[in-house]
Amino acid sequence: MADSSLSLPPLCERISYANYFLRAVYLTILGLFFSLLSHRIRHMSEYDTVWRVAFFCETCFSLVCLLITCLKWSPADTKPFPDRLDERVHDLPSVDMFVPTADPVREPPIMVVDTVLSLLAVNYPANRLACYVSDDGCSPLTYFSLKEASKFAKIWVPFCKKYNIRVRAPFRYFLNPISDVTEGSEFSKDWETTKREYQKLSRKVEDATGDSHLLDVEDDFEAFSNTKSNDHSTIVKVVWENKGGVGDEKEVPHIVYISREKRPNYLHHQKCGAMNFLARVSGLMTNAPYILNVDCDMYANDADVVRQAICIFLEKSLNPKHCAFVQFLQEFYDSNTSQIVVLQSYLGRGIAGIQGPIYIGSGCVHTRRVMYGLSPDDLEGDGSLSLVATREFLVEDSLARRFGNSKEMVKSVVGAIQRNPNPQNILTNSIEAAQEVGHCHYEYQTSWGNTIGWLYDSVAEDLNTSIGIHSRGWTSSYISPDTPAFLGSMPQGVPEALLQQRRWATGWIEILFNKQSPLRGMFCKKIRFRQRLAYLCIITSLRSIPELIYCLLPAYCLLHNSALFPKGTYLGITITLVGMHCLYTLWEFVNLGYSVQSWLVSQSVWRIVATSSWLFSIFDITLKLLGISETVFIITKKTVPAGPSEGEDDGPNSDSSKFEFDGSLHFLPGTFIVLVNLAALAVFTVGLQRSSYSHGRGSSGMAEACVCVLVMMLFFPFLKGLFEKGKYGIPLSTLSKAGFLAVLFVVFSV
Ligand SMILES: O=c1ccn([C@@H]2O[C@H](COP(=O)(O)OP(=O)(O)O[C@H]3O[C@H](CO)[C@@H](O)[C@H](O)[C@H]3O)[C@@H](O)[C@H]2O)c(=O)[nH]1
Ligand SMILES: [Mn+2]
Repeated sequence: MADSSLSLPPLCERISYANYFLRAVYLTILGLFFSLLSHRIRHMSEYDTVWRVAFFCETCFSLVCLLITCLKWSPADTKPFPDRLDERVHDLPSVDMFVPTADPVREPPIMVVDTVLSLLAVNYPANRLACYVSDDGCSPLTYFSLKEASKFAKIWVPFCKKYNIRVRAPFRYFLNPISDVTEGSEFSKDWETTKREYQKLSRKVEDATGDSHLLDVEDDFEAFSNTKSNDHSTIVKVVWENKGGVGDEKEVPHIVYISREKRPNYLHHQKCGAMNFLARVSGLMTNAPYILNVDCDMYANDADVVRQAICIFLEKSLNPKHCAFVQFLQEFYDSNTSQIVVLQSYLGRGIAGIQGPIYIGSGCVHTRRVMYGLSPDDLEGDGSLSLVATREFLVEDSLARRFGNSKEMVKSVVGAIQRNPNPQNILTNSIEAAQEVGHCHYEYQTSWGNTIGWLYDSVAEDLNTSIGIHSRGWTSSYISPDTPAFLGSMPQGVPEALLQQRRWATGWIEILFNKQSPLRGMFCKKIRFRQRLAYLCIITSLRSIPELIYCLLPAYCLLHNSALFPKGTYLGITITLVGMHCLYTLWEFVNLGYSVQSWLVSQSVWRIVATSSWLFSIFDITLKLLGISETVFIITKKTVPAGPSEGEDDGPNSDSSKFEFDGSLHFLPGTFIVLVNLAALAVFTVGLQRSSYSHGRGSSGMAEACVCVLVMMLFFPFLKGLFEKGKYGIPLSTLSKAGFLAVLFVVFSV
């Protein structure tokens, strides 16, 4: 398939970002931590409990710092050269593209359609692509939208390819007017027509929303009658089949709509179950060796995404046998998520420099064979199956046991593992087999979700699956191009964002307790030591406890009149430590082109997330461990992006930057922290602290008061929320609960 001449320039290059100055900074920060902790130990007996509690918290922080330093030590990523692909490879491998969606209300179908259109239009031979949409909502509206989108695709895809359009998600592309184009030119006419057609599509989808007649109009919708999202049979519909054809028709890849069977009282494993069903149906139909997985709220922002990933898989000098998946950096188009991009850029690249990036659920190209459970040891140097593995893998009985009792499925697995995919000539021929593999009980007693496919037992199926792959000794590659490859949507509004963070953190801690746990089999699995640390990094969400304590300690010290910080040189060391940490994190932001303001906001965001979402995730896990409740995947609510008719507003809406509250418990810790610190500062200012304290060295002072002010600044949105009204103000119920707790705290402290 690939041209074997190694004299040609490589298809990709690994780039190392190791930096000695930064390493010196990390070591200095660690050194400062160490000296502060050793001072605390040496003087433990001279001070009261506060000193010990502070020591506990600072030990936790220094461990997190040590962990992160280990991970950031040797950052790297991979730069692909898609322009070189055509001269090196004459027959590009097929790629199946998966888009899961789950709820037509929380995930508006027009958003799903835009994601699908951006994928259909990527720069790749259309007969090598297939797009599969899994609908866990079993919604006729989603199916209808997809059918309409497939018609528009015949205009959109050729238009993008003809004019080499960069952004191929229509809602995004049509946000901006065309510039530098002569009126009446062919391009401007095509542009107008295409835009009009897209507007028509949006309107049709909008009009169909809530239209119950959809089901009566066409027989095609019969499968959706009398269904509920949690109670229905499997539905498999080939929306569009690329049969070669002529003209524009041959430019549009296959589009398949699927919705697995759901019954109440059956475990469906949320997104993870949907991904495994997608793997099976696509295996039966096109069986491509590579799988691109994109969430429905994310679109391909660069037409070359698939080619970029394929460059890495096909570069021989990189030992393709080892690259299990290629993960792209994720960015977001609708909210200020600089803190997440910064985290991925530094920590993500750091981990990429060890054994490879962690799979983060979207914007990732997987190898089908790896998803089917292969290990690097099962392969020869040229990627073919070793003799031992052939004997182990390709016995029909054992295949049926692991992959389920469908003969067609077993055949497709054999093909995929032997790199002989044998795709169906006519997709509709596989519909029956596809329905069979969608039954609720199909996975019963098989290895799906256990050692094969996307792995169950955590709402963070991405991380869980990723550990499974790296544990078998695979590496992965990270691409973080200058033009974002994928752009996604983040929940609008603070309550939704906190809920999402809580689900993530719950999923991460869940992993600690399942059989994939990075803690288990510390020395027997093939995962590298520092990669294991990378996965352990997920427990940093447990630092919510020391963070919460540390936000309250200075206030306690002011009220109780005891010292939190050492005096003299060691106070200097503490201030230098905080200062260096701030300067370093500020540099991270500025270096990526973000403002000082966004750095300030991020400091606040992380503290708020830690003391609410992460804290509550510990409750969720405790309840799960006690068998009281199960963790659930609450789908984040997505807002429809502004369409072309709604104006040219490019950025997030003006109010979205304002901090909103609702009545949920997520806002209780923040309100409590602010009230307690306010009370402590008030007591300190009027000099009402407890005065009978006997230790001469132990009284509080300006240092503790300054930290109280710092905490208030970090929780500034809550301080503001005390005085605001409506959704921007803290609800009375939260305020009264927090007030009650704050009074108890003050009484207990003085
Ligand atoms: O039962 C379900 C639930 C969700 N989804 C899909 O999963 C995707 C992610 O859901 P979303 O609500 O957008 O969650 P996010 O927090 O944005 O998702 C992040 O976090 C998840 C793990 O918690 C990962 O699976 C995602 O890939 C990652 O982008 C969406 O396409 C959903 O349609 C399903 O298909 N079935
Ligand atoms: Mn999402």
